[in-house]
Amino acid sequence: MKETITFLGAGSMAEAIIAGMTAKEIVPSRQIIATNHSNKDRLQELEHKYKIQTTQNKQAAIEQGTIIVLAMKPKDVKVATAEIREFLTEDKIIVSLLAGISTGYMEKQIGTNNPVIRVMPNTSAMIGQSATTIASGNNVNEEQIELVRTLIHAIGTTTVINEEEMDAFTALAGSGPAFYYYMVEAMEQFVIEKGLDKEVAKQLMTQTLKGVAQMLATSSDSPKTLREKITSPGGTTEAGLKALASHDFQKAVMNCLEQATDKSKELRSLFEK
Ligand SMILES: NC(=O)C1=CN([C@@H]2O[C@H](COP(=O)(O)OP(=O)(O)OC[C@H]3O[C@@H](n4cnc5c(N)ncnc54)[C@H](O)[C@@H]3O)[C@@H](O)[C@H]2O)C=CC1
Ligand SMILES: O=C(O)[C@@H]1CCC=N1
Repeated sequence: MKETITFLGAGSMAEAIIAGMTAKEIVPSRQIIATNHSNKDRLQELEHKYKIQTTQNKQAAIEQGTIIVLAMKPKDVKVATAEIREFLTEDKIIVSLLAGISTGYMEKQIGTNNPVIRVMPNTSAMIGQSATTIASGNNVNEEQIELVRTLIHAIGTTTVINEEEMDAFTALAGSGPAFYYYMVEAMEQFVIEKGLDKEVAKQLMTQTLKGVAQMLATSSDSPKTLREKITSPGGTTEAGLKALASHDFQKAVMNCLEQATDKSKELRSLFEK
């Protein structure tokens, strides 16, 4: 691919994508440029690790990029859009990773006709396993969305969605990994309490999760049926599930997703009145 990809922001998400893209060699690593707010050491770390280019000169980074990835926090969106505006030639595609912030707001802030595409990955991009959703703004044509899709495909699966669905999918898939990790953290507490071998337990928990993911992806059974097939009447699973139910586990999970979805909306409402 001939594109040059500029990352404005060099935090965890930018790194996860850079790691995935360089591993798949979707573009030569020298065609990836990263810059950030002010942390030079961080840029050097990424340059060293992934053999990409880094610079503290934002103008140069934007001018060289054909795809400009906004990878700063949503709270920095105003400053960031103001900074890039004057260096945007019409050939550049803007890709925004920012949770909550709409393409409409971006388009208005930037004030040009550049295509704006929202991309919501997750940190499993690092190993090419992100579940990424994509939604396009008003000035995007098929070719541009396909280009971004091809690029993002290097970090996992890509699904084009309507932008109205982005808040909920951000909760499910963008934040999603954190919710699974949180459950595993609780299991780790159990492992410590029981004095079990941590390495053995880690291998078992990881393989169990992998198996669950594969079953969900390939089985024609619903999650409920899959659960029921494990649950012998009067057995161990039933005892465990009863404990989860007594703590309103399903309600807690639904509330977790609801709160994450609402936060995505709230992040937007802070800027978009
Ligand atoms: N961490 C995650 O799992 C995911 C994050 N996102 C989105 O990705 C974005 C970045 O998140 P993280 O990487 O976690 O944040 P982070 O805090 O790790 O990194 C933010 C980066 O932006 C830089 N920055 C701030 N202002 C800037 C500016 N004006 N110009 C250039 N760089 C600037 C900072 O120096 C830092 O390198 C957020 O908008 C978040 O909503 C989306 C999906 C998943
Ligand atoms: O927590 C956040 O706001 C970002 C967006 C999705 C995952 N991390």
